[in-house]
Amino acid sequence: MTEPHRRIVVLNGPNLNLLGTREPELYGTESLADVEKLVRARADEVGYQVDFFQTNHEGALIDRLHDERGRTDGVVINPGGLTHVAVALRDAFLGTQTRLAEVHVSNVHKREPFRHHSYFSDIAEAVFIGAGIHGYAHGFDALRRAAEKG
Ligand SMILES: O=C1C[C@@](O)(C(=O)O)C[C@@H](O)[C@@H]1O
Repeated sequence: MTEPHRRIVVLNGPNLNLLGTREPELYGTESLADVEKLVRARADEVGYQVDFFQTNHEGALIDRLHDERGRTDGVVINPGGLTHVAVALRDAFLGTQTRLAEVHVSNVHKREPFRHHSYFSDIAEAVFIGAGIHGYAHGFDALRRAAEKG
């Protein structure tokens, strides 16, 4: 069994910097700072390091995955609207062999049909949809458990 790095990265894609003020009827009123607080508290409990990054640019997410190659137990990602279109970001997960947990704050399956397909779900360790910001903590735990199983 390979030893876990005890480090997980949380990535957020386009428009998630607006979480808390953006369409609150869909996404609630909790912000990305609340996400960070929630996941950091969980990481502290179990003795893991966690790092956060948000960008509105697909290429910046791809660059970050390349930089993280071999340095993390996995990536919790909410790709935002990239979920439904981003072949290159999917390829970056496959190319760097990075384990991922996919998160959506809203229940995308209750929404427009174009949100029902994800380029990430079939390559994810776990998918958390419609659980609000708690999905990020669940994603963290799913990756941690997977890392500790080896
Ligand atoms: O930006 C987002 C946020 C989202 O990923 C969510 O967290 O529910 C759902 C996506 O369809 C949307 O484009």
